[in-house]
This record gives sequence, C-alpha cells and structure tokens, in this order.
Amino acid sequence: MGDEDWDTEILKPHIPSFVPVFDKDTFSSGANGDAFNRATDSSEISDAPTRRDQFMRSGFASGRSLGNRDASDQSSKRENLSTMGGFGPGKGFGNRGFSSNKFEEGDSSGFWRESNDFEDNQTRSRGFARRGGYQDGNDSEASGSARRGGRGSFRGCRGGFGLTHNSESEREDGPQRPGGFFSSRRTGLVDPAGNGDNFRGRSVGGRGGYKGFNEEVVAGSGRSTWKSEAEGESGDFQGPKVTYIPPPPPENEEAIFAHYQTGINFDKYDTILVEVSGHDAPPAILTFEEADLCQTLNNNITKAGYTKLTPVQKYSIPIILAGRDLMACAQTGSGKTAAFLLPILAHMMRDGVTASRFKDQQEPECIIVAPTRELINQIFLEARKFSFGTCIRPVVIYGGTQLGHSIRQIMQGCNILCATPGRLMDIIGKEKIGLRQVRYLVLDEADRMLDMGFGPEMKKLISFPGMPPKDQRQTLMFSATFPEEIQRLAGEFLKTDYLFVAVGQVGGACSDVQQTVLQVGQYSKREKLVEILRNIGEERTMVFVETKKKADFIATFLCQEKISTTSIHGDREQREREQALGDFRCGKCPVLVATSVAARGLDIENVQHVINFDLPSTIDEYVHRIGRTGRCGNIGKAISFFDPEPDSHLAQPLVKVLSDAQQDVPAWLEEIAFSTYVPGFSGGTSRGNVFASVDTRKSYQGKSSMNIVGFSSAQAPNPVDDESWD
Ligand SMILES: Nc1ncnc2c1ncn2[C@@H]1O[C@H](COP(=O)(O)OP(=O)(O)OP(=O)(O)O)[C@@H](O)[C@H]1O
Repeated sequence: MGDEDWDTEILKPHIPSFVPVFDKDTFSSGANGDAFNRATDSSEISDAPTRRDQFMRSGFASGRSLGNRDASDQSSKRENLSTMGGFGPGKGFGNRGFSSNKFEEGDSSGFWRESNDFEDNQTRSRGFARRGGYQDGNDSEASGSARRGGRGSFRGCRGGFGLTHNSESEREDGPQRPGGFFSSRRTGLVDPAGNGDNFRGRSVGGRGGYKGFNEEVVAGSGRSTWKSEAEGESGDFQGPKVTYIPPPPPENEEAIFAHYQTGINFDKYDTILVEVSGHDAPPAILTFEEADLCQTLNNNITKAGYTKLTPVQKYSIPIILAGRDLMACAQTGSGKTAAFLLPILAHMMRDGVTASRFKDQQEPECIIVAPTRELINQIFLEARKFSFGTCIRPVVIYGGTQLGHSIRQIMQGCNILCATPGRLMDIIGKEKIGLRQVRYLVLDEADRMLDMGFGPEMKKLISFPGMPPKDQRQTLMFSATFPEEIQRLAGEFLKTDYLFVAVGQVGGACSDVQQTVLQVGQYSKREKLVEILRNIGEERTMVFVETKKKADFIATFLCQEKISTTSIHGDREQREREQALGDFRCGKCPVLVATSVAARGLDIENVQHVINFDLPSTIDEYVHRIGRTGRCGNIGKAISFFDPEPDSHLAQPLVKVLSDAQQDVPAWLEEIAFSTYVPGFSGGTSRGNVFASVDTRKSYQGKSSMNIVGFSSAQAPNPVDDESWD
C-alpha cells in the first residue's frame, strides 16, 4: 500500500474502511471467495478459456489446471497458521498511539477510527509529529537534546510515528529526496498546541518516531531532504550540521574475518544454469587456485572461510581479470560482492597500488557505489577483509555522517572508495578526490543505481571532468535483478563489448527461500503478524512495510505486544539506523521492521524469516526483500501478505516468481493473476518493471553478432563461439 493510501486509510472520513473485516476471506490463504468468484462470474466465463489458454501458455501458471482446482482445498494446504490470537477489543493500538483528539479507539479489528472528519495535510503532519516517538519502557529517559530537537521523543507508550511528511513512500538513500521536499519543508511550523516545539521535517530533525529497545535518540538529524545530501551538507542548506561519526570498524583479525557458515544448499549452486553472452568470454574457473591470485589474497580468502567458488564468482572473476566490462545478474546471497572485489584487488596488487596519505587530493583507483548506507558499509567491510595485509586502503563514505569525517578518512589514503551517490558527488565537488586514476567503477545493485532515483547522479559521475571515459576504465555492474530498460540504459556506462553473465533466471528469486503468500486484508495484517511472530519465537525476522511511518507504527505496535523489535528506515538518523541494525544482527532485537531501505544487499547472519507485511510495488523489490534470508546456501522462509486491492498488479509476476522457484502457487493467486492477465506480459508488472530473461542485446543484434552459452556452472566449459542467441 502506498503512503498515500495509508494516509487516506487513517485520515479520510471513510467509514466503511473501519468496519472490522473478520470473515475468513480476508485473512486466509486461498479462501477468498471474492477473488475466486470473480472468475466464475458469467461475464468472465465466455472468454475464460481463451484467456486461460493464453495464461497457461505464457508460463505463469504453476502447472496445476485451473479448471480442476478446488480453491478451498488449495488454500487450506497453504494455510497452516492459526488465525486465533492477536488482540481483541480494547487492544487496538489506536487507543494508545493516537489518544488525543485525532484518533479514537479502534474497532474490534484493532484498527483505529478517525474522529475528525477533515484535516488538512499540514495538520495531519503535525498531528503525527507532536506525538513523537515511542520509547520502550525499559529505556532511559530520552536525552534532553532529543526534546530540544522538538522531535517529541518521550517516554511511555503513547507511541505512534512522528514523521511529519505524508504522501511519501520510503525511498532509499540519496538524491531522490525531492520526494520529501515539500512535505518536509512545510513542517517548519510552530506547534499549534503552543508547546513551543518546532515541527520540523525530516531535514531538520523533526522526525519524531519510534524509539526501539535501548536506542539512544539524538537531536539534529541534519539529513537533507529536499536536496541531495551533497547540497545539504555542503552548506547551501541551513539545517543542523550532521555530527555523527560512525564507530571505527573492528581492528582485530578475528572480527575482520568473522563470517557465517555456508548452508546445506551451497553445493546446489553448481547445478544452476549460467548464461554468458557477448564476444570472446574467457573460460570460467572452477577453483580459487585457477584464479591465480597472490598469496595474501589467497590467505584472506581462506580466513574468510571461502573454500569453493559460487557460480557468479566462477564466471565473473576471470572476466574481470581479463579486463572486460561486465553486467552480472545472480540470485541474492550468492556472493556477488567477492565476485568483483577479488579480481579488482588482484589487479591492484599486480599493479603495485599502495595508499599514500601525503597527497592534497586522493585519487582512488576504484570507486564502488551502492544505493544505501548500510550496504556500502558492508561492501567496505568486505573490501577491508580481502585487502587485509596489503597496502591497498579501502575507505567508505556515506550520508548521515559528518562530512569532515568522510574527508579525513579519504585523506589518510584511498585506493578503493566505497560510497553512496550523494556523499560521493559532494566529495568530488569539494575536490577532495580526483577521478583521473579510476580504473574500476562498480555499480552494486546496478539496476537501482541506474533507475530514475540514482541514474542522473551516476551520469554526472561518469561525465565528471577527469573521469576516464568508458574505454579507459572497467565498469562492472551487479544485481539480482536487471529489468530490460535498465540494461539498455547501462549501455551508456559500459564498453560495447561488455559481457553479460546470468546465473539462473534473471530477476528470479533465490530457490533456497520457501515462499508463502497469504491473502490478508489490511485490517487483519497486524493480528496475523503477531500470530506469526509468536509462532516464530526468537528466530530473526525482517518485516517489510511500504512506508517509513508505517515502519515506526508497526515497530511500536510490536513492542507493545512485547515482541522485541527495532526498525530501520530513511527517516531514522544514521546513528539510530546503525544501532537498529546492530541490535538486530546480535539478536538483541530479533525482529527488524524495515522499509525498502533494507531490501537490497544486506547480509545478516541467521535471518530465518522475511515477512512482507506490505508487498512492494514491484516484483524486483520483492525478490530483493526475500533475499535477505536463504543466503549462501542456507534455507529461509518468506511470508507475504497479499491484499488484493493494492496488490493485484503483482499477482502475475508473483505467480511467475513462485513457479520459477518451484514454490507452491496458491490457487487464489493464480486466479487473480488469471483475471488480471495482460496478454504479452513477460513477467513484469504493469508498471513497466519487466524481467529480462537474458541479455537484452539479443533483441537488437543479429544472431551472428553475439555469442551465448548456457550450462551448469559445475561444467564451466569455454563459451562456444558460434552458439546462436536463439
Ligand atoms: N565462495 C564463498 N564461500 C563461502 N561464503 C561465501 C562465498 N562467497 C560469498 N560468500 C558469503 O555469502 C554471503 C552472501 O554474499 P554477498 O553478500 O556477496 O551476496 P550477494 O550476491 O551480493 O547478495 P545480494 O544480491 O543480496 O546483494 C556473504 O556472507 C559472503 O561472505
């Protein structure tokens, strides 16, 4: 559900929405008579066979015959979770979270009812903001600075979410902030209640917000909302300065090389089909020894616990070592980070790259960009691990931290610069780094880095004075998803003879994740969530929601239900984000409620469950989210709440993702997919987010101009030159 809907749901005089919906249809898997009956509606019957034929031919059906299906039977198979429990009358969060004049006790569904018929957007924003944050009762009193900041973080369970902007869905870090511009700025208003607080938007610290277990809330987020971080932190924007300095990374060897075990399915990677397309691809390697890396790198690989290459590593390492540009697509958690770091480090070692602090301007040989702060930090830690004992110095810089700190880190010597786009452009603009020596440009989560959010920033980067043109640098792109239109955009960054490696189905979900889709109406979601979490117990679980305010709200709600929960989203200060992640990683808070800011790349040990409380708007995002579990051969489980109203556009791609990953497809989901079937659909959503099954160049180039080879990664043959595309 988009943020817009969420606001509407809460704030508009929309009485029917508040009628408790407790019949079985709303939250059972497959029992939704509505969805099923739609297809048997007389008007649908006439064209049903044709459409069904098309649907089946399109490959989206899971293999069962729609005609023979017994919906209730199918649903009961999938529905093994009790619908008992949860909370009844009087336990509605609304009563506690919104007890002042705007909200009243919810109905028996636990949802809240609106008491005012109308309120303009500003008032709405303020209404949330002034309630400020929830602080768990175990926490010490919020700091004075928090209160000074007007964020309203106070002790007790008044709860709720203090975000001041509305109609803004969660976006990730970086330059797409314009989405929050107006909503945030207008909140620089005085509290009508006369308490003297300034109701400030995210950009000036007016976040309010939930305070998780033992989390410290500090004043002055200083995160620029409406400009890029670069602008915000370079002085144009008169918000509070960002003072957060992240803790230094661990120094001791044991911590640097700490890793989790590969799972029982690690060896199954060998059976995955790999396609390499493009001319003259070097042969894959089967072992680390074949990569012929230097001794220090080999030692580090051993200390990291790597004994065997994953498929994406088998193919990418020789390609990068051969100096070729690469676009690589492989399932989540399958080792893409090492696939680019190891060969880059090998080249740098070969070239005798060493860091020097005696320079006015640092000139990194490698720049790695990723869409979120936590992800780039994780990549940095991997780079630090593999470069251990060498003279190569990786540095990480990202928004939400003190700019001076980033500059100091760089000035101590920088060979591999790991950066989020906003901070990178800021530092480049300040001439703290020069781009002349860049030999490797890596876009991790490349489809995200090239989409409308970050694409313009990336274009600026490659056209920045001093940046070597594409034929004088190596450009490497990695992701688990590569929509066709993004592949086309990527051409601008890559040499024309780049190679494309596809491990398994491009855009496919990791097959080690057991996926379950439950049909749950919006008013039943919280109850279902609590029920599932109680069954799960202490196992680490990520709960994804669609908006920042909902993340706060659900985290608060779960804390009230005595489920240790923390949250991460773009409106939390960086310090809080890192603490939340730390608490989740170490198991102190086994539940992390997150927006899509945590959907990509994060590699957290032992995440056994992902719950999509809200489904994302695109199927690619779904694939990334559920990929937080089931990593590196381990098994994971993903449960998604499918609410037919906002999610029907996802039915088709969801059926495809499920069936491609050999998962059960609920009958009701097939039915919805069938009833919303779009002829010619190739696996994406109606919003233009389309799976690519292969390298998209095949659509544009003649058979003879491109080579492709498909094989299982264990065989690893040399690419066959005259293999045709089709
Ligand atoms: N060859 C290997 N042997 C053992 N462990 C490995 C190997 N390669 C990677 N790993 C580990 O697997 C985990 C997942 O790797 P990584 O984060 O690089 O996956 P990814 O493909 O980038 O995932 P995502 O698509 O979610 O970003 C990491 O903990 C990493 O250290």
